[in-house]
Amino acid sequence: MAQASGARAAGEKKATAVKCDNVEVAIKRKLILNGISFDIPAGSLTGLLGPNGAGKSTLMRLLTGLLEPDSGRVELFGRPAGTDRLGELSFLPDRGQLPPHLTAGGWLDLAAGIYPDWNREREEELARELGVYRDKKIGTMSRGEEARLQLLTCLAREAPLIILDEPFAGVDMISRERIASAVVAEMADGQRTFLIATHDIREMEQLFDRIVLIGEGAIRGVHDVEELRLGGRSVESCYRDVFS
Ligand SMILES: Nc1ncnc2c1ncn2[C@@H]1O[C@H](COP(=O)(O)OP(=O)(O)OP(=O)(O)O)[C@@H](O)[C@H]1O
Repeated sequence: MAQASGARAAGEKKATAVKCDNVEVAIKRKLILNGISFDIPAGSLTGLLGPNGAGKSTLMRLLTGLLEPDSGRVELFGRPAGTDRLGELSFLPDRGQLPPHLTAGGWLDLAAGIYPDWNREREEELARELGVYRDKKIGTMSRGEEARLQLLTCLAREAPLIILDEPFAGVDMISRERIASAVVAEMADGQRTFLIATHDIREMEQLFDRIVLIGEGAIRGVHDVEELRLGGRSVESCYRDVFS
């Protein structure tokens, strides 16, 4: 699996990309997120890890502004999150579906028209890297093929914040490696911030430089991965210590 490199590895950390301060969310009177506080530095790649139902997708929707907190503050790059900030982030939802009647190329052309920050050159590079074929109809794609097209749609934009909810669900091992390599390539200039929710901890842990652990709607730990390694721990062992 590819490893993080470039400016990020040089340790130049800049502004704060995401800040949650004592955030609470209740859905249908059930407290889903409880006292959530954490920061994500700009230019970092953070893994959002936790068991099923922990609140990862809810937290991600909160960052996009598609869901509002009942209390607390959510900030992106120092200003309040909200639907008016959608142009600054590229979001891969966990249950997204693309229009089945379009070909991959038709969809990408549509997306290029919708997003002002679309980068055609990057689209073409990513299509080669991820093995996305423009003439294939979306309705005939396997789950993994559609997942790769969805990821391409996220990464072809130049948004400074990329939020990916389970980008590897239903994706085979080689495709996961391709996706991870594409993410690492995007990170190389240190300009973009990634937050990735995944259950594929063992495969992804080389990529993360920070992890946020969430369980039962509460933060259970925020760790710098390099510090964990220096202490002789892996992301996986840290996860097991907290959740098993
Ligand atoms: N619209 C909703 N109505 C009722 N409960 C909800 C709703 N959305 C989320 N929840 C509940 O909130 C909790 C957190 O859900 P969420 O999808 O954020 O978890 P997750 O960590 O992303 O889980 P997974 O790893 O299984 O995707 C769950 O108990 C879920 O049932």
